[in-house]
Amino acid sequence: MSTEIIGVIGRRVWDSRGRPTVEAEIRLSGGAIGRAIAPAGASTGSGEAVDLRDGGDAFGGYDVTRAVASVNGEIATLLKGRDAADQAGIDAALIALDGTANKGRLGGNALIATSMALAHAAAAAAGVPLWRHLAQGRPVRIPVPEIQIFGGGAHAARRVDIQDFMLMAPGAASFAEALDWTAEVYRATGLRMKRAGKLQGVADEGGYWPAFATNEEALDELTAAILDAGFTPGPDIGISLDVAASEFGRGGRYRLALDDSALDTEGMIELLGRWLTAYPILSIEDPLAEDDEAGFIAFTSRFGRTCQVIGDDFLVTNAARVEAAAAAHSANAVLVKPNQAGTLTETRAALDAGKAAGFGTIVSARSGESEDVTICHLAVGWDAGQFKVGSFSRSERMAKWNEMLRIEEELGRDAVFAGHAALGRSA
Ligand SMILES: C=C(OP(=O)(O)O)C(=O)O
Ligand SMILES: [Mg+2]
Repeated sequence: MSTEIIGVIGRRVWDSRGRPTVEAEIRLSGGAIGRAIAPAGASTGSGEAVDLRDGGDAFGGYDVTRAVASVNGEIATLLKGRDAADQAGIDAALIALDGTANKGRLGGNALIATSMALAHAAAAAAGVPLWRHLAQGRPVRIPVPEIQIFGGGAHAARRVDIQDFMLMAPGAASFAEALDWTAEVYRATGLRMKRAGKLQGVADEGGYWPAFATNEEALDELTAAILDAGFTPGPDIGISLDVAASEFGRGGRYRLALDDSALDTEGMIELLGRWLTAYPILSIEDPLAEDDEAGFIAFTSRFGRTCQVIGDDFLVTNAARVEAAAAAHSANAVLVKPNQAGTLTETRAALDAGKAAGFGTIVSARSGESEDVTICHLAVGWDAGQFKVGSFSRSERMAKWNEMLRIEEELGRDAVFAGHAALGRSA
């Protein structure tokens, strides 16, 4: 089927936080169509591609008129007549067309929607699911999910300091079983909160909105819920945290609102170290702020052999930063978010840099999402090994978990669950 691009459409659609976002649609001469929607973060790293928003509009600067116009204007002109199968060539042309270091002229949101729509169009033209198109015959695994139980930080009006209290079940036999186990803990958690009169609704990614007095209370409740659901907390099913420390730390000072404490880097590392001793924690993301490389190095050297240490705001899906982190031993895993990079080619490069360094690699959604399931296909097709989407109970998240179940079913007896080996550990 011919893969010449004959149409490029930018469209204003809506995300899960009630904010406008960008959809790109690419039409090929052979009849194939690819479509993708840009997500949006709330706790963003300063090194991310710019999510271009209008200034001074009725939505308080949330609108995407300019980013949609980028797709319908300059990007459409650039792409028409080109071959959709040339993902790397077109991504390079998009980067050059934007011409800025942070994709702030055309908008990282316009570029990532286009780049992902292009991959969908090429896969549709080839008549295969996107994950298979991306794998190009290489072996793949079904990733271990990181599933949120409590949301905090920037996703729950700072009700607790820590942004994500998640569950990981690398000991499950399959993705389907990992979801089964986690759903049982999720429901057990809800029951505990209801009984204690602490059920207050859900946070941005669908986890319970926690009415807790301390961060430790969330850890206690999660550990108790794992037990309530009939599991033994430990390596097979345990806790994963996204501290998102850039939200409350800068210049080596960390201000935890719940504990009413101001900690320096060493104090922050000691606090997390106490949690690692007291709770079944398998993975910690952004334990220190994005500007605290020395803190990341100290934390990874102390705990990286037994705990996964993920850089998100710290590495912003940037291959050069991942390579530098590998050289400095400042993390042992990288979170991969396509819209932090701005094109699929750059996203893939960051993931490949992580793999080359022996890092764990986690393809991740953003806190502002839609029904778009592209990241499921990236996680499988690029064999990331881990996958972070948020919680149950919000359909933009369930769309991804359910798509992954379909992919696992499609692979049938060939499906390999990534399991324990997928987690990053320092040598
Ligand atoms: C998914 C996250 O949140 P956001 O999209 O707000 O950055 C994260 O910090 O890992
Ligand atoms: Mg994060």
